[in-house]
Amino acid sequence: MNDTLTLLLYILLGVVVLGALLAFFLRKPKAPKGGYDSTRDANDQAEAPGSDLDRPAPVAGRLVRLRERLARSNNLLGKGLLALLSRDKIDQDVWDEVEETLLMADLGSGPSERLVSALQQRVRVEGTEDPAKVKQMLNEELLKIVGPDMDRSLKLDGEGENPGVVLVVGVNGVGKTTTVGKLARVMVAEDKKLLLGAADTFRAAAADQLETWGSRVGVETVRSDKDGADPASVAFEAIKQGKARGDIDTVMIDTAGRLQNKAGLMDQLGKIKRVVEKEAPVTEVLLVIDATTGQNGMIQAKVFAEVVNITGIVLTKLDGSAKGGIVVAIQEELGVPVKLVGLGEGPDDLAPFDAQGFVDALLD
Ligand SMILES: Nc1nc2c(ncn2[C@@H]2O[C@H](COP(=O)(O)OP(=O)(O)OP(=O)(O)O)[C@@H](O)[C@H]2O)c(=O)[nH]1
Repeated sequence: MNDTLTLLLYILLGVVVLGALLAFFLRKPKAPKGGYDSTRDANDQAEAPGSDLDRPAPVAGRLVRLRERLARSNNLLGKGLLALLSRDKIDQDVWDEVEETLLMADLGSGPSERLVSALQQRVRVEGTEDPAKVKQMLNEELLKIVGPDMDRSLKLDGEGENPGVVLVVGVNGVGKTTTVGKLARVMVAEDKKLLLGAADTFRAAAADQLETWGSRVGVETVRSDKDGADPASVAFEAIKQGKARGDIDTVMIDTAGRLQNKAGLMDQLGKIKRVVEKEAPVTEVLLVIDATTGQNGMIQAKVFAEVVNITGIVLTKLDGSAKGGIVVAIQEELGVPVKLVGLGEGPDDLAPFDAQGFVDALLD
């Protein structure tokens, strides 16, 4: 009887000790003194990036700004022509002056002659010299030679797994790096995912400049750590990374088109294109030309066109030029459309070109 009681006491003691142990190990963790600082764990990510990025201005309607920029300049194609055609009598002397003005505005001799003879004929046939009507005729005839039907769309997308590849070429100082930066903003405004490649390795600061443009809108730049690295290898690396990411629509490459001589340029750009195309086809080659350089710009354009297959022209600094005729002359000479125009130094001063918008900006 005594033995049974002792056994029961031991069992009871065992249950109590086991219960106490369980209670100790299963207790809730205590909050630190003063509570938690925030609901975020220490290893949680900080605010998602993006809050301090620039929001590029909408792209549609940017060409309208050309009108206000030109209003400040001595716009030959617009103000100059309209003044001549508003004279009381439009005789042969006036037509000669019109043609001279067109030539001075860099329109080129072929287009200038065509425009004058088309206008002359209409004024004769329609039998009117009323300035408002002549202005309307000028608008229509100028539009025809600027080319309202040219395909000015940018080929930014690749096929299948490949991103689109845009090469931006042109001599130094024309506004090439700035254009790549502005165009990156245009693409971001249109919800494209892109990557930049800093293949302008001649000027040490060019890669920094490009990286700054990109980082303002959350776009990464592939660059080399070494000054003077092989531009083709930087371009290749950018395309490779763009492909590997899987979500990149377009890789845009800024090149250094030093125009010491044609053979050197051909070597450099030819190599970039060859090497890049081992990874993905180039979808767009944009030649950047400074509108204020006139004939010099034309000569550069021809050299580049002989070296690479240009698919579009970007005409920069149109805001500072009284000679918008270069748009027509370059298209005529190269058979390639002007796709974008630079309208100033502001980050969103790059506009898709359209013929009617351009003519309206000139003549209003
Ligand atoms: N007014 C005006 N200035 C422009 C325009 N586009 C570029 N610029 C200016 O032109 C200058 C040269 O631009 P960059 O982009 O450095 O020229 P770049 O051709 O890239 O020169 P590298 O990088 O040496 O090849 C800068 O001061 C730009 O702000 C434009 O459309 N209008």
